[in-house]
Amino acid sequence: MTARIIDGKALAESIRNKVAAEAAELKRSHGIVPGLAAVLVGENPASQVYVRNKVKQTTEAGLASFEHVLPAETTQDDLLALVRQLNADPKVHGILVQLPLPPQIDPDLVIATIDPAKDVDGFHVENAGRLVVGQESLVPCTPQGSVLLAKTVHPDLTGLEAVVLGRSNIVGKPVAQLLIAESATVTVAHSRTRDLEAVCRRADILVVAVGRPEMVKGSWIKPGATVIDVGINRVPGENGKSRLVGDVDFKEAMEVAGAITPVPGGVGPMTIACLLANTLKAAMVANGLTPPSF
Ligand SMILES: Nc1nc2c(c(=O)[nH]1)N[C@@H](CN(C=O)c1ccc(C(=O)N[C@@H](CCC(=O)O)C(=O)O)cc1)CN2
Ligand SMILES: [Mg+2]
Repeated sequence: MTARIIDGKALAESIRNKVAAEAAELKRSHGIVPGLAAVLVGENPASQVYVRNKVKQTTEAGLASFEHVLPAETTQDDLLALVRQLNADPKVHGILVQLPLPPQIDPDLVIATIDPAKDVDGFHVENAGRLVVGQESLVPCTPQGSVLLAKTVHPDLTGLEAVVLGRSNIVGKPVAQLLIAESATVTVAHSRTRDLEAVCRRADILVVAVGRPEMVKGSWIKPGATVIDVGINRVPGENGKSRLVGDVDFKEAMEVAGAITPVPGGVGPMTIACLLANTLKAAMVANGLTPPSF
């Protein structure tokens, strides 16, 4: 068997196109331009690339972009002051502070300071709590993208066995909540899970977010399963160059799975597309309008 490759780039592009069309209509009908503030502290090269891509895709979708680049030695107080300023700015509907942050800054405190209505990363405890109890919220982008990709294979997830490998606050836990909301039967597995391979082999939908290059082997996958690989790991490649791999051994998984997301080109592009969708949603909700679903 050779798995179908789930095209995250294509789905991300269609979401961005829908955001752009909805934003154009919002501007025409109400004169509102959704605004996204992106805050980068320090010079982490990967973070610089992600923020650059966020700014580019924000403007390409016709949204307003406000970029704030701060030096690595920025104090926590100065960053919190900027967040409060953005909270108060009516042109800013969404705020994201790129992670990771330098060690002198407590990310939990920064996230807690963002107005939950502008928390387009969906990391604030108010949004996390709303997701758990099934109330309307801003949903974290990578989890949202992961579930949208799974739904391209299984439009109805009702009753399917889903295993989420990884229990982080920003991916594993919210993915599990979204899958529960879709009526899947969800198991959250992690490094302490007994007989991890056998647990993974139960899954019709296997979502892997552990941050360990190619940890999940073909033998861990149920034949025909849908595999969503959230990992993005840079490993040494040929000729001294590096290459990106996921948390799943793609070559082995291709032989067993029914469908799989590639790395790159799977979940990654969905993260920024869902960020734009959340910014549109935040702007519409702030103005008493009903946002579209994606
Ligand atoms: N405030 C946030 N910080 C971080 C988040 C986040 O959602 N909010 N997620 C990651 C980084 N990230 C977005 O910020 C992100 C990661 C990867 C991609 C992506 O498109 N990846 C490509 C490959 C890119 C490459 O060549 O390196 C892919 O998978 O195809 C987009 C966004 C941590 N921080
Ligand atoms: Mg873990």
